[in-house]
Amino acid sequence: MNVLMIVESCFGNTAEVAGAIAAALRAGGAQVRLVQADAAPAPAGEDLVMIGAPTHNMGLPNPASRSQAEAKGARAPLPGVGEWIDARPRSLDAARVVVFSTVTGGFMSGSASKQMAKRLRRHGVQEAEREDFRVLGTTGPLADGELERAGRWAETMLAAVGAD
Ligand SMILES: Cc1cc2nc3c(=O)[nH]c(=O)nc-3n(C[C@H](O)[C@H](O)[C@H](O)COP(=O)(O)O)c2cc1C
Repeated sequence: MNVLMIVESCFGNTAEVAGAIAAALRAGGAQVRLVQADAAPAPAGEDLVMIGAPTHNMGLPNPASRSQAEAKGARAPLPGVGEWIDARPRSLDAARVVVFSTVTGGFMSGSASKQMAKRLRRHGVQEAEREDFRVLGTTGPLADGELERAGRWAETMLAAVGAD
């Protein structure tokens, strides 16, 4: 199985989740290309495309929210995953697409993965799955057990693609 994983991360937490997912996929025999959103290529025939982002203001990062993150010490390179989705490579149609995000959680936290799914559907792409992982505050860290949960989630993906 070949996987393209595109991640945007301001404080490193979503990147950590992406790393755990990639490690579990590789342990299961997958070839994984993990790239930052600002260097993301178009899909090139991969079986699975995974897109990850932090939740900002209940949805996807945008230029204003990235500036807010930078004011708190983050590195927020452009473009991010929202811009990548809006550019919508045609080759995305052929892949199974899975989205994930990090959230602080709680009442009205919103979710970047939910907004990514909506945006993909607007572009005619239906996501196969989406998931959120909890951080304990704006800069992190991830809540206990989330990296392990990310690894277990990745294992279900190996099974799903294998079964297709
Ligand atoms: C500008 C800004 C707005 C945010 N808004 C939300 C929000 O609406 N809901 C939420 O759950 N987390 C929110 N957060 C916290 C992010 O979820 C958290 O910073 C992110 O998950 C950390 O991931 P990263 O290290 O990959 O950037 C916000 C963070 C920033 C910087």
